[in-house]
Amino acid sequence: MTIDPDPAAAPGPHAAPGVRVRDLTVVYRTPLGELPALHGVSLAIEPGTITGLVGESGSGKSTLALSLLNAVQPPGRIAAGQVEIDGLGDVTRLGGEELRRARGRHLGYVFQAAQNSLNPLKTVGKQLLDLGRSHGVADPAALVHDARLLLDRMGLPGARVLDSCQHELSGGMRQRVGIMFALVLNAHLVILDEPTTALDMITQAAILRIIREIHKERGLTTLIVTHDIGVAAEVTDRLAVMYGGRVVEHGPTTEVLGDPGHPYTQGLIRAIPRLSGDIDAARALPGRPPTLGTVPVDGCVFRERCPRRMDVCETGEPPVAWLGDRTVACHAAGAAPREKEHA
Ligand SMILES: Nc1ncnc2c1ncn2[C@@H]1O[C@H](COP(=O)(O)OP(=O)(O)OP(=O)(O)O)[C@@H](O)[C@H]1O
Repeated sequence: MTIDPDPAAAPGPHAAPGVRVRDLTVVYRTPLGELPALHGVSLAIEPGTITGLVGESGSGKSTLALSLLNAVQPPGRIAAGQVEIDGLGDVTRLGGEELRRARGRHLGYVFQAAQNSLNPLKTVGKQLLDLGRSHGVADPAALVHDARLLLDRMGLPGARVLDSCQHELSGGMRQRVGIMFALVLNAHLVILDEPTTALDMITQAAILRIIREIHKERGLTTLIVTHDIGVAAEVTDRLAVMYGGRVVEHGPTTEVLGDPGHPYTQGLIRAIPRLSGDIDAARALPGRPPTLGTVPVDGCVFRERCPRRMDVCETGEPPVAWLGDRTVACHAAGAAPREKEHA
C-alpha cells in the first residue's frame, strides 16, 4: 500500500513505538462529582511487545486504552498526567487534525463496541475507501487488496465481506472487520479492546494466532485489552493487571501468571479452572470489584478483598516494588513468602 508522505510522521516506517504513561488520572463526571477511573497510572509499554491489560470489569482497562488515543469522551476527561508515544510525543496534548491523522496511521485501534461501529448504510469496502481518502492513501486499489488479504487470512471471504453492509455480517465477522480496519493502514501501535469476545473458541484461537503473526511480521507494538486471562496467556509477552483504576502488577506474562506477586493477580488466577488445572481447585474471588463511587480514597484499593491485608493497607497507598523484572503495587509484596497458585 502507498501512503503519501506525512510530515508529522516522525518515527521510521517500521519502528515499533514505545509508550510511557505517566501519572495518568482520568475522571468521569457522575452525580457524586468527578470521580477517578484511573488514578495516577504509570505504565511503560515496551516497543515490539504485545502487552495485555487484564482485570475485572470496571477496573479501567478501556479507559486506559482510550487514553492512548486521547479518545476519552465526555463525561470523562484526562485530568492529569501524560501519554508519551515515540514519534508522536504526549498525545494528551494533541487535538484536531493532528490527532485525527495520528489515529489510523500511527495508532490502529479496534474498540470494544466495534461489532456495531460500522456505518449501517455503507458497504465495508466504501468505508475502507473513505478511511483511505481521509488518511491520504495514494493507491486505493492497493488498500482494497490489502484489506481483502487480511480478511481472507482471518478466515472470511474477503471480496464478499467488502461488498457487504453491517447487517449482512455476523457479530464475529464484524469483529474481524474491526481488526482489519485496525491493521490496514499499517499503524505501528495497535490497540485492540476485547478483539475476540464475539468469536467461538476455535475462531478465537485462530484470530489470536494471526494477530501474533502480523504483530511479528510488521514489527508492531500491540496492546490487547481483555478480561480473559486465557487470551492474555496465549498471545501476550507482557501483562499489566488492573484493579480499581490502578496497575497493580506488570511484567513478563510468564512470570505474572506463573508466580503472581499481587494478591489480586493470585486471586484472578485461582478463579480460572483451565489454568488451575483442576476445576474443584478454582475459587472465585470473594467480594466484588469497586465502582467509581466505592473505590477507597485512602490506602490500598484491593484491601477489602485481600487475604493479606495489614494495618498499613488502610491508610497508605501501596508503594511499587520490583520483583525481578516485574512491578507489584502491594504493601506485602516481597515482605513475606507469597501464596502459591494452589494454596
Ligand atoms: N461514560 C462513563 N461515565 C461514567 N463512568 C464511566 C464511563 N465510562 C466508564 N466509566 C466508569 O469508569 C470505570 C472504568 O471503566 P472502564 O470501562 O475503563 O473499565 P474496564 O476495565 O474496561 O471494564 P469492562 O471490562 O467492563 O469494559 C468504571 O467504574 C466505569 O463504570
